Amino acid sequence: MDPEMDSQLKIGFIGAGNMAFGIAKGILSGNALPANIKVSAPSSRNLGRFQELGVAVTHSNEEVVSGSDLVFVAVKPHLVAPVLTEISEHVTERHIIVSVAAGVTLATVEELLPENSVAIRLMPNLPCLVQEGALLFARGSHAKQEDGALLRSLLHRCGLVEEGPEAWIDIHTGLSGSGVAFVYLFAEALAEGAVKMGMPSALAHSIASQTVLGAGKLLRESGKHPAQLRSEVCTPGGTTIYGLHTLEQGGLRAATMSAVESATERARELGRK
Ligand SMILES: NC(=O)C1=CN([C@@H]2O[C@H](COP(=O)(O)OP(=O)(O)OC[C@H]3O[C@@H](n4cnc5c(N)ncnc54)[C@H](OP(=O)(O)O)[C@@H]3O)[C@@H](O)[C@H]2O)C=CC1
Ligand SMILES: O=C(O)[C@@H]1CCC=N1
Repeated sequence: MDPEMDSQLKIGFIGAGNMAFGIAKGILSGNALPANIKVSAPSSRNLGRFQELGVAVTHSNEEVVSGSDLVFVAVKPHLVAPVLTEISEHVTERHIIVSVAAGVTLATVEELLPENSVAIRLMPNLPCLVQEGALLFARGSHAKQEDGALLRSLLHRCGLVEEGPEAWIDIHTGLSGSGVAFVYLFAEALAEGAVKMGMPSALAHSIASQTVLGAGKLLRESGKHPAQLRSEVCTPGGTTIYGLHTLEQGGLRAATMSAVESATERARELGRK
């Protein structure tokens, strides 16, 4: 989509929580204008930060739908059905409805909207806030390639945006939607290890976050397999291989694989409700 269109598109958010805010911030770092965005939530507690971005806010979901071309549904998964039921009569063929709710399937979304509605399922993650998100979307049965292209263009400043089959969305939820929290746990544990060895906490946390950032950036920019980079850090008989041995004994690799598996299974379970 050309930048001109990008800046004219009317964008709505139903739900003003952490993920809506992350996507809105990412979008606003591109061509979208705050004046073209409207957000709704039942209470005012999360609306102030949107207002600070210059975004219009309301308590009416209907108002968001009526004034938008593309609407992100960013409420908790169990609220998607009541919210879609509420807005359904205001959804027309001009709308693209993008659900970001974990687990909720395109079949469920399409069932709750008027026939032939354009629906897209998107799984973002919180680093959209700093334009380093990892986002995967799947198009519904009436969403055309150009609808996907429009969404991709809108989100391009949020981070990596990929399209795939719907079956991958739950996996991406475990890998990346939830995966960021797994990385935070690791970062916290790194810092706590340093505190245990006598480093002041603030310095340990600052170095742990820079370590995670640097490792991630090098991994992405080098294009190397993580095992290759890991071997480049390991001096034979040196410190790293001793630490890695301890992590393997503690089952970090298996625990991490199981964490992605459990989160994926949970997303699938949410989708069955
Ligand atoms: N957080 C994350 O990292 C990720 C979340 N997601 C998905 O995003 C969705 C939102 O999650 P998250 O942002 O964390 O949740 P939050 O709890 O932070 O936000 C939920 C928002 O929904 C609003 N809300 C509640 N009921 C309604 C309603 N009837 N109509 C309109 N808005 C309503 C809440 O209003 P109020 O402000 O009044 O409380 C709140 O603003 C979930 O489905 C989750 O699966 C996906 C990927 C990552
Ligand atoms: O925990 C959750 O259910 C949501 C989806 C992925 C990240 N947060």
